[in-house]
Amino acid sequence: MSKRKLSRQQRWRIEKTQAERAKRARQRDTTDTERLAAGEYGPEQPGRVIAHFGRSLEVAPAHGGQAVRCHLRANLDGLVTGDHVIWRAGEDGSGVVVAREPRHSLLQRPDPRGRLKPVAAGIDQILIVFAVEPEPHANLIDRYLVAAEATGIAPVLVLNKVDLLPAEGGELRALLDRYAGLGYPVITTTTARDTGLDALLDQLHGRTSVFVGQSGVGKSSLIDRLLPEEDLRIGDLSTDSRKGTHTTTTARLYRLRQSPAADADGAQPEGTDSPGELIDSPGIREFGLTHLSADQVADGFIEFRDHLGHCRFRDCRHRAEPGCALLAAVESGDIHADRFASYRRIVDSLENHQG
Ligand SMILES: Nc1nc2c(ncn2[C@@H]2O[C@H](COP(=O)(O)OP(=O)(O)OP(=O)(O)O)[C@@H](O)[C@H]2O)c(=O)[nH]1
Ligand SMILES: [Zn+2]
Repeated sequence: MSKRKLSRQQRWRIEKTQAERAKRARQRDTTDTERLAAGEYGPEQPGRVIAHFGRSLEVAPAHGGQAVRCHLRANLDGLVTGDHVIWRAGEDGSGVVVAREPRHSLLQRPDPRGRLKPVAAGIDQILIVFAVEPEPHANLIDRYLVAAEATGIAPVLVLNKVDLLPAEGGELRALLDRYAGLGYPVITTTTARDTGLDALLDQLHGRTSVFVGQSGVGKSSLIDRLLPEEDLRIGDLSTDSRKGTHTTTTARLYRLRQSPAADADGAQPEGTDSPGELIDSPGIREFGLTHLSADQVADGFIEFRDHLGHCRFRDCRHRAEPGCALLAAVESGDIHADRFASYRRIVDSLENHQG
């Protein structure tokens, strides 16, 4: 058999598979349409994707109650955990998702080929966790901040293990003050004591959050404290996927436990005032270490923004050029020298990477 013939045969086989796949999708859509028309599904209602497995999703009804295993209409692709959707309940306890609401935020990561893939949606804030130990490097915090700024999702700094903070703790406190001075919320926590998570619960209240940060800073310990008892009791499956020992890397959405204040009378007011949600996966935890462009880096240092575009040369690289607005701002103290050094290091690491 000639090579050519073989490849034609292969092509034919591929086309045949594609045709069959399209036919199956059409059939699926037709049966959906028929079943929808026949009234086998209940009325449309809002919900949220809390996990996804291929073409099937777990959807939590917006008005509370058990999550429902749903399939998708064939014309709906690329839904991710955290998406707000419209769905209809079936008679057999499953459901169908019929539409996706517009996204206000999307977290993406490059796949092995470098193409950006959505990972999770509907996130309000990125909690960057660092700890007294392992000792935080300002440069690493800046990397996470820049990555967060590039998504447009608000970052929050969480310093964990404050039980290990020496009484003076001078340097670390100065570092925190600097970030607070830039306008970032800064929260200090410890999981070593029962009290002290209130500030964190307040920050999480009514929002959807993700936790990112270096290994060993205490993300799992914090998350375990934040989830309600019944989530912990799910046991192996959810604990495994939270800890990353599970092979699946898809994200999962968890409802947080109520803060003690809201818990006083046992009930949470209806609607927007939810205790908040958390989306977690091993891929999200490593989020800050993804690739960035040089422009994203400069723009991710929020105090640079007022100065960017004011350099004498349009293509200024902010190194030693005359009339550089950033260097002038460092000189005058508007930009902290450490932050500028951090910016340089991140840009240099990109250039070494590409060169
Ligand atoms: N002293 C102290 N230790 C803590 C605190 N929080 C967590 N730890 C400990 O720090 C270690 C790492 O905690 P983990 O929760 O596994 O850290 P992680 O960020 O989830 O790490 P990865 O799973 O590798 O991403 C564990 O031995 C925890 O017991 C804290 O507030 N104080
Ligand atoms: Zn410049």
